[in-house]
Formats: sequence, structure tokens, C-alpha cells
Amino acid sequence: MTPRENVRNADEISTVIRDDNAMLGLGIPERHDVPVAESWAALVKPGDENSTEYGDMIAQLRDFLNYVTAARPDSDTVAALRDDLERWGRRLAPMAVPERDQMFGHLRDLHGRGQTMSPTFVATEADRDNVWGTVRFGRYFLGGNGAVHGGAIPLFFDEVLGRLANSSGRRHSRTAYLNTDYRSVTPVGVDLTVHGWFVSEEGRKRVLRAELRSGDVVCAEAEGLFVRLNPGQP
Ligand SMILES: CCCCCCCCCCCCCC(=O)SCCNC(=O)CCNC(=O)[C@H](O)C(C)(C)COP(=O)(O)OP(=O)(O)OC[C@H]1O[C@@H](n2cnc3c(N)ncnc32)[C@H](O)[C@@H]1OP(=O)(O)O
Repeated sequence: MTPRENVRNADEISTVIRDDNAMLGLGIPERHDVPVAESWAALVKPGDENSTEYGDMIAQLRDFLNYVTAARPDSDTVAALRDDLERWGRRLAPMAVPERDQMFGHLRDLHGRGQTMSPTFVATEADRDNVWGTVRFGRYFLGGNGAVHGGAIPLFFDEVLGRLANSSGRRHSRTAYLNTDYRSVTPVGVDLTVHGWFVSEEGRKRVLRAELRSGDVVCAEAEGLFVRLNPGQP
């Protein structure tokens, strides 16, 4: 008997659906209510126009990607969605701006910077050399068998360590290497804890490490070298 066949009443059904949704990384609201950790907030560029509204739209887009990933829609639904997406593409295309003016990924006062490329990192505490926070990979980031895709994890580490490497007034650096060790399966739809920290800073070279945990279990670890850019270096 499957867990669903075992369900007896409406309360139990809604509990099962809620649990399934959590497992799938569905219906998880973006956490705009959590304040950005104080020293991490020093990176914030205040007053980004429409940033809250844009952030809410990105949160919807994140949920949407999770629903698209999880659904097996009928052909009418697929056709309707394709047409809607095409209409939105045509509406947005004339609004393209140069990179420096785009909002996607540039809203540093929002958790996740207003982008959907990597899951939202919620920084809860930070100092000059450390950041702590949480992340939940939605269904969109599924690799297989409930595990997060192996490529999504270094992307996430680059997001956290890249930002920490350039925090607290440090001049901009770029990732030279980023080594990831997959210690155990990283589960989709589960709140994970993150710690990123400086190991050393010598001349232009900044070595940082990070750890991703599910409860007490270490899911993945990373070490990155970030090299401070010389003036004029892209
Ligand atoms: C506007 C809003 C934006 C918001 C953003 C928010 C945050 C976003 C978060 C996302 C963030 C995302 C961030 C991203 O993803 S950045 C994107 C990914 N990274 C890149 O595209 C970088 C490409 N590479 C380069 O540009 C150059 O190679 C760099 C600049 C890295 C170094 O070239 P450069 O010519 O300048 O320097 P150098 O070659 O003399 O090297 C200098 C020193 O470093 C040592 N070295 C170099 N490489 C390695 C290596 N692989 N292993 C070990 N060591 C290495 C080297 O031996 C030397 O050491 P030493 O001999 O002096 O002892």
C-alpha cells in the first residue's frame, strides 16, 4: 500500500500534499522577511528602483520553474503555456538594457540578488571573514533520485564565496578555481545550512572555503581561490 492509499481524511490528505510539496521544493515562499546580516548588508546598494516588486516577481518565477519541472502537463496546457511565454518574450524584448542597468542578479539588497540561476541564499549572520545562512534547492535543481544536480552545487558555492570574497570593502576579485567535494547526497526541498569563510588572504590571492549541511550531515564542501583584479582587468 502506498502512503497515499493509506490516507483516510482531508486533513491527512492535505498533510501528505504539503509534505510532498516540501519534498519537491514546491510552493516555498521566498524569504524576503529575514533581514540581511549586518556586515553582509554593507554590500547592499540601497534604493534599487522597484527592487521589492522585482524580487516578488523573481520569487514567482522560482516557484514557476519548480512547477514546470514537477508537472507532466497535457498537450493543451503545454500549448497555452508556450503561447503565454512567447507573448511575454515579445513584451520584454524591447525593454532590454545594457548589462550595468539590468535588474536580474543586480539587486544586492535582496536575498538571492533577484536572480533564478542559483537558489536563494539567505545570509543570516556575517562578519568580515565569515557568512552563515540557509538555502533550499527547489525541484528545478533536481539531478535525480531526490538529489540536487551536481552542477548546481558549485554554482551555489561560487555565489556565496564570490560575494564573501568581495565583501567588507575588498577590491573586486574573480574565481580562479573552485573545487567541490560531494560528501553525501544534497536533498531537494530541504532547508540546508551554509557556512563560508576566509582561509587566507595574501597579496591578490584569497582562499575561501564553504560547507553545506543537512542537519549534522555534511553534503558538500568547496574551496575557492579568488584573485583580486588589477585595475582595468575585466
Ligand atoms: C552589480 C551587482 C553585481 C553583484 C555581484 C555580487 C556577487 C556575485 C557572486 C558571484 C561571483 C562569481 C565570481 C565568478 O564566478 S568570476 C567568473 C569565473 N572566473 C573567471 O572568469 C576568471 C577567469 N580567469 C581570469 O580572469 C584570470 O585567470 C585571473 C584573474 C583569475 C588571474 O589572472 P591574472 O593574470 O590576473 O593573475 P595571475 O595569473 O598572475 O595569477 C595571480 C596569482 O594567482 C595564482 N593563480 C591563478 N589562477 C590559479 C589557479 N587556477 N590555481 C592556482 N593558482 C592560481 C597565480 O599562480 C598567481 O600566484 P602567484 O604566482 O602570484 O603566487
